[in-house]
Amino acid sequence: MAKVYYDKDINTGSLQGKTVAIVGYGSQGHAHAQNLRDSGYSVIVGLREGKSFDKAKEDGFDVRTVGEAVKDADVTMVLLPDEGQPKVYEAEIKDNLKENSALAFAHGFNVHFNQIVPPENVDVFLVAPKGPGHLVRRTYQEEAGVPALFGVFQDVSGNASDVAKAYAQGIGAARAGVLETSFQEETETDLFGEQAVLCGGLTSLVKAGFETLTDAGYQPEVAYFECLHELKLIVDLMYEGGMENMRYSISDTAQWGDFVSGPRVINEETKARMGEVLTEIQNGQFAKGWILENQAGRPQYNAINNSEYKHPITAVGQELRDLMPFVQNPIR
Ligand SMILES: NC(=O)C1=CN([C@@H]2O[C@H](COP(=O)(O)OP(=O)(O)OC[C@H]3O[C@@H](n4cnc5c(N)ncnc54)[C@H](OP(=O)(O)O)[C@@H]3O)[C@@H](O)[C@H]2O)C=CC1
Ligand SMILES: CC[C@](O)(C(C)=O)C(=O)O
Ligand SMILES: [Mg+2]
Ligand SMILES: [Mg+2]
Repeated sequence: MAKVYYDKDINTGSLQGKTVAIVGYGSQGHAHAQNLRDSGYSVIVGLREGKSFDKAKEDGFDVRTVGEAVKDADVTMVLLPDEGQPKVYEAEIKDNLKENSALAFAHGFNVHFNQIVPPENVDVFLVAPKGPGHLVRRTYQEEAGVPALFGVFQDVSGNASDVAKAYAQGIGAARAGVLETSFQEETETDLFGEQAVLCGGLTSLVKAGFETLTDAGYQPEVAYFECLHELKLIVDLMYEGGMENMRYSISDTAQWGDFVSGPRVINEETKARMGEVLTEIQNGQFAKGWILENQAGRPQYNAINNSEYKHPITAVGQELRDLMPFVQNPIR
């Protein structure tokens, strides 16, 4: 079994007394900044003026321009959107990095696909939480954590691995488990997971189920509860005790349906499509397409985003969630 590091295995000495600059204050940025601060580290935040800048200030941080934050940092963690990182790196980060400091990422995309080429005089590592930023913060506050991968791309100080582990510990990841990886493995598996299973696979599965029921004349509200709302309750059981715990809790009728009908929906053909998705990630075709889409001003991204928002599951979901006061929707 791979070595999994927990709080007790990590010596945090290599990060103690250092200044960490968190560049970006979005999903991951706010969580890393607040968790590290609560873990006792000295954190400054680097941003442009705008919504995040005001929010980080309100949250009590020392907020500076990106360049001013990087100048004083022993560790610079880049938590800007992947597609925006190369430009900000060239203009504001590269020339402000202190010699022998560390440049860090939460995803290996830009380094792995050569969009950012770090200088030779700094450590380069990643700490990639295996979960959304808002949950990185929420679980930390609940005395729990989201697991993370760490990986070293460049080790100038001889300490990069220890600093990365201490950083992962500081954001709460070592409460759940921290695992060593490479930039290549993190980048390829993360892209695959979000495309084929966690985001792309899941939304397509949910929509296909919802559409099959509503096309057959069933009520959209029933289809929403069946295919989306209940998903969390089922996944919670898998999170807590794996598929065996979910199967322990559901009826034998459901378990028989799981065995005989699940593989008719997700089958060898689906796995072959997943293989194609993985190949396009590995050979750089996906990365190239995403970079070009951004250079063109995101025409396809915006068009698909708009049409997805108009899917009937959106409106019915908003109505039903509004009637469940215990369901918090932070984006409304
Ligand atoms: N989202 C997630 O849960 C996960 C993300 N990651 C990785 O973490 C990194 C950050 O992603 P994510 O947290 O989703 O990003 P977000 O889109 O949530 O946040 C981006 C932040 O960067 C700021 N920003 C954008 N452009 C600039 C700029 N030119 N100058 C200064 N600040 C800028 C934004 O501020 P403003 O308000 O001014 O726009 C915002 O605070 C990525 O590498 C991603 O792959 C890894 C694991 C999970
Ligand atoms: C699953 C999507 C993710 O990879 C994540 C939250 O881990 C991301 O890039 O946001
Ligand atoms: Mg991920
Ligand atoms: Mg990702």
